[in-house]
Amino acid sequence: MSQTSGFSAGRLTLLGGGNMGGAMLRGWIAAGLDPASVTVVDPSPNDALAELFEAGVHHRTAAPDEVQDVIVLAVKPQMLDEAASQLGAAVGADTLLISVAAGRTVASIEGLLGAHSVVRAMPNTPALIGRGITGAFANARVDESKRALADRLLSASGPVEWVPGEAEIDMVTAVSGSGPAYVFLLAEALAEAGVAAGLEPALAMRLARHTVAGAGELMIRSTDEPAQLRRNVTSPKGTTEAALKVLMADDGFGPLLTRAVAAAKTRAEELAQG
Ligand SMILES: NC(=O)C1=CN([C@@H]2O[C@H](COP(=O)(O)OP(=O)(O)OC[C@H]3O[C@@H](n4cnc5c(N)ncnc54)[C@H](O)[C@@H]3O)[C@@H](O)[C@H]2O)C=CC1
Ligand SMILES: O=C(O)[C@@H]1CCC=N1
Repeated sequence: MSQTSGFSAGRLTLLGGGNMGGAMLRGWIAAGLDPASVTVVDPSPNDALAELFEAGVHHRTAAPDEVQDVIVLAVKPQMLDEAASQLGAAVGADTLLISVAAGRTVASIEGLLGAHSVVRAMPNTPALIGRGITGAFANARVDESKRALADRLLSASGPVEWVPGEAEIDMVTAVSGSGPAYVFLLAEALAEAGVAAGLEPALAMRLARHTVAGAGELMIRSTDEPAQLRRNVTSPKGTTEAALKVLMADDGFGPLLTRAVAAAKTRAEELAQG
């Protein structure tokens, strides 16, 4: 794991070392956070974290008794009440709480742990390779230095977009939090379509994976908008134009994705109700 110039977050506890918590932790260590300053509290952490525990990250099945400078809440939204109930002694007046739990509001976190500095963040799993993007909202108690620390931690996995209103976090969740799943489904569907067209399955999957990954990389590196990159593929009266007529029909990809994102946003809002 490559180390860049280090940074400190004081004593940091990660509550929930699963897919998302583990991906963020990997990003922090790669960005130079001292492994010995981090404690993962999880009765059953992701197997992939074994390597980080060997590198010095602490693992506990119950919360530490000492006050922590930062606590990152990365358990399932439905588990948060129970998991946070053990944090009492670890939360001090100056502790920064960062929650990534979908739908869980700042008010509900304050209800669980008291009036503290709370950042509600929504990362995504490409954080695992430092290619995530995170939306973040800070409550009024988060001062400049805490915001800078939260930004440092979150930006270890990719760019951070601070949003002015908490409601936007549910929208971020529906677009980029859940978004990687939509892209993986696109790759799966493209491979299946290739098989239906007559390709051998393993070859179809290789073509689909590289197409999605290559198009994504081109989109990030290019200064052109996605629409222009799409036009660059589309020869007049060619094959892409024929496919896009299907995908861009009135009931095509755009409206389907709009409905999917709306469903995810609604679910995030439901999770806020408990
Ligand atoms: N997976 C994703 O793509 C994203 C997930 N999130 C949020 O991250 C949070 C975690 O999601 P995942 O990592 O996907 O779930 P996960 O199931 O992979 O990880 C949750 C972890 O919490 C642990 N856990 C359960 N009860 C606990 C307790 N009482 N104390 C400590 N740890 C406990 C589990 O053992 C597990 O390792 C959720 O709130 C989710 O909304 C946010 C953005 C993206
Ligand atoms: O599916 C979920 O609820 C979480 C939040 C965003 C991605 N995974």
